[in-house]
Amino acid sequence: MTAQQDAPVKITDRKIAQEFLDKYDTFLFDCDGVLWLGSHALPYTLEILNLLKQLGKKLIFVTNNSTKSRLAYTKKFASFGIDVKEEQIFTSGYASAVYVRDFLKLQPGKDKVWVFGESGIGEELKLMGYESLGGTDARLDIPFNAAESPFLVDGLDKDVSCVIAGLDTKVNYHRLAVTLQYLQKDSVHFVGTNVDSTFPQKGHTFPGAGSMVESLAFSSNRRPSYCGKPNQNMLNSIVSAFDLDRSKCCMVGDRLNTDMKFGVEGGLGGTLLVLSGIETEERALKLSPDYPRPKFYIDKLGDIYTMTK
Ligand SMILES: O=C(O)COP(=O)(O)O
Ligand SMILES: [Mg+2]
Repeated sequence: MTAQQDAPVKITDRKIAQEFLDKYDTFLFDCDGVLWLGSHALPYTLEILNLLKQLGKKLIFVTNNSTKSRLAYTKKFASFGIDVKEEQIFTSGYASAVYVRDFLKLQPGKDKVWVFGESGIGEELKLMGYESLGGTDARLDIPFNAAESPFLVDGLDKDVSCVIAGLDTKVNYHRLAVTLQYLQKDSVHFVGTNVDSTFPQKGHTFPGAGSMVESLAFSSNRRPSYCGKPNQNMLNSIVSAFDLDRSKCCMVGDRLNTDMKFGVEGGLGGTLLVLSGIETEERALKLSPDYPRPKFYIDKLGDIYTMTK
């Protein structure tokens, strides 16, 4: 039986919270559902991050949210009063761009990428020298008409050799229809940023990237290569970038099949599930073939701050 098959420990008091903090020197934080819900920071997010910094812990942020680039995330952190450097942030949009560069080995200046998603994907591609099409192009906001869509009447771009699909809050038939045209070409690679079926916001759970990527997978009858958590390529690049000792790292997240799986499959020393986003206590405790159980769980991250104060 692995450690994660043991019953998860709920952090309920100062003593357990202190023991938890002492075990790890690096914390990998998921963002949506852990630090904030949309533009609302969860209680004591700033305080707990500052406390960890004071304790000399290394903080790394690993989000499956591809809507913003790493640079844009530094601004979001700053808006909450949190100073985070671009190097500390990993997004599924960035992981997808790394996959295009290092695994698919697409050539900047020659190969182009069709994006179904928001600005966080195209901006990361641009930094690596790739031209992207689609994405936030305002012409995709126009209701679809096959006879008038410039993306169809001008013909598909022959240099597009990859589709990257992620969360798009402007999802519409025009975007789905044109993306499918590219996916119908066997020579075009199909990359999905992340598999998350849902997306936690304040007071609501909305459709996540996976719901959109799987719609494209269904219509094209193809499977995407998903690059975000729990894909271990993302963790491997983080571990080597910071030269981390996995046994001293703890993954903190709000979803079992992405965040907890990422940490457990990556052999990290610990996993902490917070119940402020997607999951419930009942699911955290249940044994399932689909996802591992966390080592620790807590109602919300900020409780560690209030318990140890
Ligand atoms: O955008 C998502 O689907 C989830 O993002 P997260 O990994 O920060 O929770
Ligand atoms: Mg999350």
